Amino acid sequence: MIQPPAEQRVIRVSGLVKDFPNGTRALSGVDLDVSAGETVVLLGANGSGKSTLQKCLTKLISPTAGSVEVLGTEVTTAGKREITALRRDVGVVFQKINLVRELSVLTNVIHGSLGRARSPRNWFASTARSEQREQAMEALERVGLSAVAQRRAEQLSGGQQQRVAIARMLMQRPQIVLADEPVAALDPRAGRAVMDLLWEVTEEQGLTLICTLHQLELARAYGHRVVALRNGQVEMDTVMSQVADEQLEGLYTEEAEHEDYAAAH
Ligand SMILES: Nc1ncnc2c1ncn2[C@@H]1O[C@H](COP(=O)(O)OP(=O)(O)OP(=O)(O)O)[C@@H](O)[C@H]1O
Repeated sequence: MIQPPAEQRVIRVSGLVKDFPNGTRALSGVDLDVSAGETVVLLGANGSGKSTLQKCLTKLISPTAGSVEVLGTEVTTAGKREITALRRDVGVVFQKINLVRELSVLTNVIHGSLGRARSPRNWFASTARSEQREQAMEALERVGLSAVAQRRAEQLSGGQQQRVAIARMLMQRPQIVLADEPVAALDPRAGRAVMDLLWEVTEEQGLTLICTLHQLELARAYGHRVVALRNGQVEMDTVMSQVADEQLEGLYTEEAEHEDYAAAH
């Protein structure tokens, strides 16, 4: 397990357990420390607990046991206000691209800064509006889409929409980015373009990235560190350069096959 020095740590997960009401144990004692600026690729078969782990980081899901500390906030015990403040610092990019389809690309990006506005209700009338517009245009330029700023979001391709979602996330000025299968719905070329962008912007801005991926070649290309889950437990936590292809593929074998594989290696 990789353990970054305490002063650089932005995420500390210890002994995390999540039991859903139907009896499913999704996480079974997960420990994970992540330091500022790290790029972590989260791997594991369907149902291994990746989404549940990501959701516990901002209390979208409350764990059953264990502790989660993110950017100095003790998430498990934090109240509503602290969690709202924390969520401003944590940007999210999902597989399902959730732009407001009938609004312009620019307005969608501007929405990214709403969480930072002093009074979101009066936000559209505020003088900050032109400044936000300028920042949103800069974010759109950064993702290569300033030319389509006035188009309705629904007129863009899936890959372009995901790039708009990244621009919107940047408007939030997060410190940590959680991406849950951000390219699962895209063709290989668009998927690579989106990953290139996500990788570049997080690196440029020194953000911490935790990204769930199912495509192993992308995981190799973009992950510095690989954390793999199996049945709600951490099975691998190491630097990507030290992992052989067979080890990555082994993460997706069935349990019985896995035991044979582990015994042979
Ligand atoms: N709300 C829920 N209620 C009951 N069980 C759930 C719930 N959400 C997830 N689970 C179960 O918890 C386990 C972990 O699910 P999770 O979505 O975290 O896995 P995952 O690794 O992200 O999978 P995938 O790669 O398919 O997205 C699975 O067995 C799943 O069926």
